Amino acid sequence: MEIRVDGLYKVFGPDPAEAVQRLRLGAVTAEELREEGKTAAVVDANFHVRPGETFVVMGLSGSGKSTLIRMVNGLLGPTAGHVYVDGQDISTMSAKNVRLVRQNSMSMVFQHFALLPHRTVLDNAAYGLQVRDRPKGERLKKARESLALVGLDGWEDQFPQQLSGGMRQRVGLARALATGTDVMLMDEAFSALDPLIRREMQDQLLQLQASLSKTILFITHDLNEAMRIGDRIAMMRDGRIVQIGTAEDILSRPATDYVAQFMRDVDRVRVLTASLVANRDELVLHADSDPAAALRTMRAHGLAGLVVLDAQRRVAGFVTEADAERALAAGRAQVGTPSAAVLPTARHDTPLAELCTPLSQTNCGLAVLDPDERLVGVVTRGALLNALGETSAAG
Ligand SMILES: Nc1ncnc2c1ncn2[C@@H]1O[C@H](COP(=O)(O)OP(=O)(O)OP(=O)(O)O)[C@@H](O)[C@H]1O
Repeated sequence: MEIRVDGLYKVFGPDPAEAVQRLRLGAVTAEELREEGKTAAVVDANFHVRPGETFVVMGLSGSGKSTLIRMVNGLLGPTAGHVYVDGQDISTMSAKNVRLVRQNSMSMVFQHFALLPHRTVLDNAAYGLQVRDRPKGERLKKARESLALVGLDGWEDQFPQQLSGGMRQRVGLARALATGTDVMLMDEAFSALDPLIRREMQDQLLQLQASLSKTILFITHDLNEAMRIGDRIAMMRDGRIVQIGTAEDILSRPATDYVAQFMRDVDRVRVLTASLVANRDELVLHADSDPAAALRTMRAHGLAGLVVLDAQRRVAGFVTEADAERALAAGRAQVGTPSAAVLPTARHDTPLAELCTPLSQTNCGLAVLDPDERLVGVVTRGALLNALGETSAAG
C-alpha cells in the first residue's frame, strides 16, 4: 500500500479556505496570518510514501507534524488538498468510510501509548483486533505472533505495570503489528524512551521492516532518529516541507540554510554509510581487464589487490599484485581468472564508524555489497579517512 499527499493545507482559525487561497497566491505569509489569529499548520505538503518504505517527517515542535499525520489517518479534515491511501481519497470520504479505511489499512503507534492496566500483555496486544471485531481465536493467535516478533514471548500473561517503559512500547508495536495492516503511522513512537532503549527500538523496527516491509509514516523531532530509520526524510519547518530525500542526500546537499544548520548536529559517522564512500568503478576489475592498468591502480591506492567482478557485479574473486605481475610477465592482455581469495566485505548500509576496525585489518579495502550481494564499490582506508576528516571538519 502507498500513501500520497497532494497539495495538503491545514489552517486553524476563522475563514481558513480564504487563507489558503492567499497562501497559494503568495499574498500572505504564515506570520501575517498569525497576526490575524490564524495558524497555517500545514502548507502545501506534497509527498508519496512508497509501498514498503519508511518515510520520516522530521521537524521541531510546532512545525506541523502532528497535524499532518492526523490528516493522513483521517482524524482531521484538510482545509485543502488530498490524502490518498492506496489510491482512495480519504479527504473526500464520509466519516464512516474513513473509519473503515483506518480499520482495514492503518495502525497507529503513539508516544504515550495507553495500555489497558487490568489486561494482560496478550490482551493488550490483541486489543487492536478486538476493536476490529475479529474472532477471539484469531485475536490471540495474531497477538502471540506479534509479541514474539517484538521479543516479548514469555510475557503474555504479565500486566503492564510489570513491564519497563521500553517493553510497554513494544506491546504498543505488537498491537499495531497484530492488526496486520499494511500502513503504520508512528507518531513520536520512541520519543518517551531512554536513549539506549530508544536505539534498541529503532534497531528492532529496522529489523522488522526488513522482513515485513510495511508502509510506515514515522514522525519525529529527532534528526538522528530520522536519519537512522528513514528510507527518506521530509524536513518540515513552519508547516512547510522544505526538503525530501535520503539521509545522505540531505546531509550532502541541504536544500536551505535552515536544513544545513540542522545537519551540523548530525552524528555523521553513524549516519553516513559505506555506500556513500565506496569507490564505484576505479577499483573494480573484470577478467578481461588489462594487468598493467590493474597494477597501476593498486599502487596508486596502496592496495594489495583488486576485486574482480562477474557480469552481474557479484564478486568473482581477487587479483593480487603478484597475479597481475605474472599475467604481465606472461604477456597476457587480461588479468584472467582471479584467485578465490576471500575479501572482507561490508553491507552497503554499514555506518562509517563501523568500517574502521575491518579496514585496519586489511590492506585490500572492503568490498561493499548491496542486499543482492552485488558490489556497490570498494572502500579504502584513504577514502574513509577523507570522509571522516571532512565530517569532523564540518561537525
Ligand atoms: N486544534 C488546533 N487549533 C489551533 N491551532 C492548532 C491546533 N492544532 C495545532 N495547532 C497549531 O498548529 C501548529 C502546528 O502544530 P502541530 O501540533 O501539528 O506541530 P508538531 O510539529 O506536531 O509539534 P509538537 O511536536 O509540539 O506536537 C502549531 O502552531 C499549533 O499551535
